[in-house]
Amino acid sequence: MTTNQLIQNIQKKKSFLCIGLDVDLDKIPPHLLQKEDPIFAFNKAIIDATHQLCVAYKPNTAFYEAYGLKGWKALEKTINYLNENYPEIFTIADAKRGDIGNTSSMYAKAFLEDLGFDSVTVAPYMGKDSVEPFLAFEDKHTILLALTSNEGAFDFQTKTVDGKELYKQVLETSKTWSNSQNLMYVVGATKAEYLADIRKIIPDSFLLVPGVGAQGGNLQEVCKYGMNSNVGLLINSSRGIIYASNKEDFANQARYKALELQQEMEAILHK
Ligand SMILES: O=C(O)c1cc(=O)[nH]c(=O)n1[C@@H]1O[C@H](COP(=O)(O)O)[C@@H](O)[C@H]1O
Repeated sequence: MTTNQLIQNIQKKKSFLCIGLDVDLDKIPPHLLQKEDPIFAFNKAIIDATHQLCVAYKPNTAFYEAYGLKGWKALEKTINYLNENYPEIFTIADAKRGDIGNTSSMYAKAFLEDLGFDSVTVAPYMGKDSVEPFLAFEDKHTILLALTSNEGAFDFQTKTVDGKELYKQVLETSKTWSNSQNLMYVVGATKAEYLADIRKIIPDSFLLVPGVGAQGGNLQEVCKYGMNSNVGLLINSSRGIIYASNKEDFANQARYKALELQQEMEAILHK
């Protein structure tokens, strides 16, 4: 998907919501455990109930890899279901990969070609040759970790190296890489106060912003400092939406939670 298609969909749906499909079999409604593929049954119900309210879905691959072959098959069924039924939705494989060049090429192939996701999250730590293989895919996007939502972000990302915080060096240096127009960046919603500085370095790039909901990030603050003229934000919530209920009504309850966020987004867009 091109960035323009994503922007058009945001305008049409009046939403820049991304729903995280982080499926934990201990948290899903017990009645689904009788199904042949409980993970896919859960995802399908959540997607069918919420797709009009969001522009992206983000399965975090850890929640599928944890269940071995069954989990990977459920991930494949989920992305195929999205691509076949809701092709306007932007899909993110949250896999946080990155390795030496030839290995990164294989990771890129796995998520962007074989599974057919629109984007994949990548760690910048191994540098240019570990990220460029992901950037080589046309109309696909590499979402680079810049400033993450967790406490550990302060261990390295905000440390000053050569007079500049490491996350700012990631932003600046990555702009010089081949096909850098295919880059988006992760900035945690819990770090909203950093967004004004971040926008000075990357005014036009899309940001994936997780941490609203269960991690306590504030949507209004994120938009105040992080929004650009194309919106430029994908705000993710996973547990705050998909585990709204673990009863028969789970998909409807997830829809209400997504609707709350979408309505808040629509009000912000109309300001
Ligand atoms: O790359 C991510 O999506 C990510 C980066 C980050 O800094 N913080 C963060 O929480 N995430 C992911 O975003 C999701 C957040 O989930 P909830 O806290 O349940 O909304 C999880 O899949 C995390 O792995």
